[in-house]
Amino acid sequence: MTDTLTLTRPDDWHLHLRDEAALASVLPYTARQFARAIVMPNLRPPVTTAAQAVAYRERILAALPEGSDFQPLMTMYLTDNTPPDEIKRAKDAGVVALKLYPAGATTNSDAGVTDIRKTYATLEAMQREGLLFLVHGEVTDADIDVFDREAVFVDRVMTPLRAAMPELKVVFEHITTKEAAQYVTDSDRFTAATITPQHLLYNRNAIFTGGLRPHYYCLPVLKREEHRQALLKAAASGLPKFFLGTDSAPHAAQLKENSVCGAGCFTAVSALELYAEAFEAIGALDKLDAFAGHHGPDFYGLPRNTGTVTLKRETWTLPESVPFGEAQLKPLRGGDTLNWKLVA
Ligand SMILES: NC(=O)N[C@@H](CC(=O)O)C(=O)O
Ligand SMILES: [Zn+2]
Ligand SMILES: [Zn+2]
Repeated sequence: MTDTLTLTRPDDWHLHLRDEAALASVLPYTARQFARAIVMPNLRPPVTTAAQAVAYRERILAALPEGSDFQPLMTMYLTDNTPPDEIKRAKDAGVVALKLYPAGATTNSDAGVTDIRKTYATLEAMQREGLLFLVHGEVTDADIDVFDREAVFVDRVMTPLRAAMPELKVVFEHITTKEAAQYVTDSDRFTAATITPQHLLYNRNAIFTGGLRPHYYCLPVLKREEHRQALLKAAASGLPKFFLGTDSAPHAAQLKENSVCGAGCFTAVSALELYAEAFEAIGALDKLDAFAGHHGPDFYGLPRNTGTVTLKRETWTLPESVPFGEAQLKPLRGGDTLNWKLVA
């Protein structure tokens, strides 16, 4: 049995850092675990211009703990009206990707895209400039069952999008279904996907075990066991198309434990530990290094990190809650014992 796990210093390819006091509260957890992270733009108001992305990057850098070399990789929020000429400015500003939030699909998506065809001129500019397109892959039609929204998105949006924009690099974010895993597996080298720890560790029963458990509620929502199995298989396949993206999405505990619970699981405190648990459960610890440290930078066309991090087999208790500005934040699995611990 392996007791020490040495990994290439990893990156988080899908992360929510929020802003202001919340940002200052959560950023140190990610900066300790990861060298870089793709920072999601769904602030209020959203980060829709290159200038806003640059300003947000400055706020993140200013909030970093002393001595941290963590590097935020910035994204912009695509709207129906993002002008194609904003893409050149984005590229010059170091923005690496734009994010698709179908209007109404998830947290802070009201300004999102109402019909993807409205954005095709801008997507063409991204294809030309080499910016990536990150996709929250769920349709929002009221007549589509919540559990089917991702599978329907594959047919209605992904397939036509790929045909229209074949050389745009697309990341199907936080995939949750066997349909999405299959779609990405079968696609060419321009399509990849991130997978969260919660979708590898839990099926939808976790939301209902002994009562309604808001901290297990995120979007896309946890699915049936057969889908979790398909995601595990994809993550451990060794295919370069699948890589780590926590989707750590902090919401104040009082807003999770509320009559209307915001969608998002906060996993930044123990992200690598949770992934290690998931990979170990299927005997695939040897596949974690490439999933966490190689496939992401390779797809983004960025250098892999030098240096390593070490996880040790050691039981420890995840804090039940941590400060979040003036509020409290409850990590997924808070109060539980974990068997891996990031030590350096
Ligand atoms: N995943 C979530 O459930 N929530 C995310 C938004 C998102 O990534 O869809 C958030 O910003 O809270
Ligand atoms: Zn999302
Ligand atoms: Zn997200």
